[in-house]
Amino acid sequence: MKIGVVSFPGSNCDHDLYHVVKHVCGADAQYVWHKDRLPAGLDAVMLPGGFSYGDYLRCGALARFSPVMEDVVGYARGGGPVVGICNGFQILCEAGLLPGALLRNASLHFVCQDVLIEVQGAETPFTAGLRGERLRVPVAHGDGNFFADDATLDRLEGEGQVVFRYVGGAPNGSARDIAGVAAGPRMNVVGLMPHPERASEAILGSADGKKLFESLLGAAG
Ligand SMILES: NC(=O)CC[C@H](N)C(=O)O
Repeated sequence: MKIGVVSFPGSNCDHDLYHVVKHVCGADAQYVWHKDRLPAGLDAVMLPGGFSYGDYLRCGALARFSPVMEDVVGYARGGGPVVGICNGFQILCEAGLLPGALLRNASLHFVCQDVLIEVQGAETPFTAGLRGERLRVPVAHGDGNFFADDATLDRLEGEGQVVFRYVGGAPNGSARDIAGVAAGPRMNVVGLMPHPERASEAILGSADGKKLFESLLGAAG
């Protein structure tokens, strides 16, 4: 199994993701620089968290034009598993691979805390067999307030595209407490604001996030 972890200028969770995929889960991880093409034969692509391009203009709005994104869009449209975490989620929304947008947090403050999320919606490569599971994972963002108009939200719920919801209220004002969504021909594109890669080892306080990577690696393998 070969997992590509894309690094943009300003990514700061690419090493954490690489570590979890390679050293915690034992899969083959490789970095992909945002100016390069996606290597052939990847089983999944991950866009990490961080502050790509310093969050200038809007989070993810510039990274979406990075050269590698042309390949990421093609890979996703072809059914390849793509996961975006936090800034990666923002980039996937900006690229049009996921619906909705991430607005400034309702509090106008950066939030950094553990949250509980529940896996819902359709099965995705990242959540196979996990529906109903509650996971304790941290959030750390300034722009995680998921927004879409009511008709779109109804459609997302109806199609099973809401795959993660905050339990006990969203820390950022997200519509309908949505923490993550999926899209694509096989629900193969998944984005979420919380950071499962920061909660994949017991020494970090929670290993719940590892379940998502294990799901992905099982599906990818
Ligand atoms: N941890 C992250 O990826 C942060 C994403 C983005 N820079 C924000 O503050 O919303």
